[in-house]
Amino acid sequence: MATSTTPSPVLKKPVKLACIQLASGTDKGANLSHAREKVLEAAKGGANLIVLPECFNSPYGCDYFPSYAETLLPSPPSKDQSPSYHALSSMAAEAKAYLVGGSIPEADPDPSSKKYYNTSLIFGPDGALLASHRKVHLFDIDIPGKITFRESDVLSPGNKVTLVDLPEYGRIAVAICYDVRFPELATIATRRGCFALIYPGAFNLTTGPLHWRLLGQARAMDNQIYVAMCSPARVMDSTYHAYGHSLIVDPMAQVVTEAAEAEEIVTWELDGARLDETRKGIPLSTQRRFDVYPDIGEGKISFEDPNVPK
Ligand SMILES: O=C(O)CCC(=O)C(=O)O
Repeated sequence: MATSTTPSPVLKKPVKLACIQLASGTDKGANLSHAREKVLEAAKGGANLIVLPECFNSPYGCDYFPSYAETLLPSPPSKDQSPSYHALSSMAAEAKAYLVGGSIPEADPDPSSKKYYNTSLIFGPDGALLASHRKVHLFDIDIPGKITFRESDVLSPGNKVTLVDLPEYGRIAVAICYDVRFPELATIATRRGCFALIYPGAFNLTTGPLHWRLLGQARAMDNQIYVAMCSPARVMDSTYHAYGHSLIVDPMAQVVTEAAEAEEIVTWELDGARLDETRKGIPLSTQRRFDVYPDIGEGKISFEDPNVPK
């Protein structure tokens, strides 16, 4: 792999990324302690940017969202309102690493609204909250005989593109699972200077084998960017069987590391030189024809959601 000699315009220095394919159960406290062990293990292995999976502190499913939900607003919430917020903040500080805290079910601060969100919290190496992302595209699909899922029966969507600045490295984008199917988010994030798109996700045994890897590679290829997709481990005695296969894709759209189904940490060093050489070799950014089609990276794009913590 190429190593940076001069700083890349989008990634100032190499960053070691780790996706933790975590096995979670029904005990939230146990899930949080287990996540902490694994985050510290990843940091001990040199990771500076660590990612947990979607719904890592609970089982995944519409029946579980309300009972596991925590209130994150006003931010910072108290420990009673959100033990997960505080656990994630401490993990990031202990690990001295950036932490994309997978996602957790979030309860709207107004209990009478009965609104819930699927929310990712992103912390810096000092434990401070940097950003949060509420899943924008809810997972509503119906493939007869295979899988029917309607997150929108219980969840409300977020309303923004989430970009996070990591001062020593550069900018990343965070979105959740089904969000990866929408290339617009990825393209907008790339045009705003991100070096990586990070997706905590929990695909299933129908769409996982069909689309998981392909989507990671597609988003990387279209945008000439690093992509990380972090799944829960597959736990067969749970009600939702996650696909697993957490992976990291490089800007040339090669899958550089991929887990199997069991619990595992996959890591890769992201390097600015790889981004730059890909973009120099296939110079898409200077070859676009906005005289033929519109630029979706411009125009009315929402980067702030007034209802979101931070
Ligand atoms: O898009 C898919 O096939 C799966 C998405 C999903 O599992 C999710 O959004 O949680």
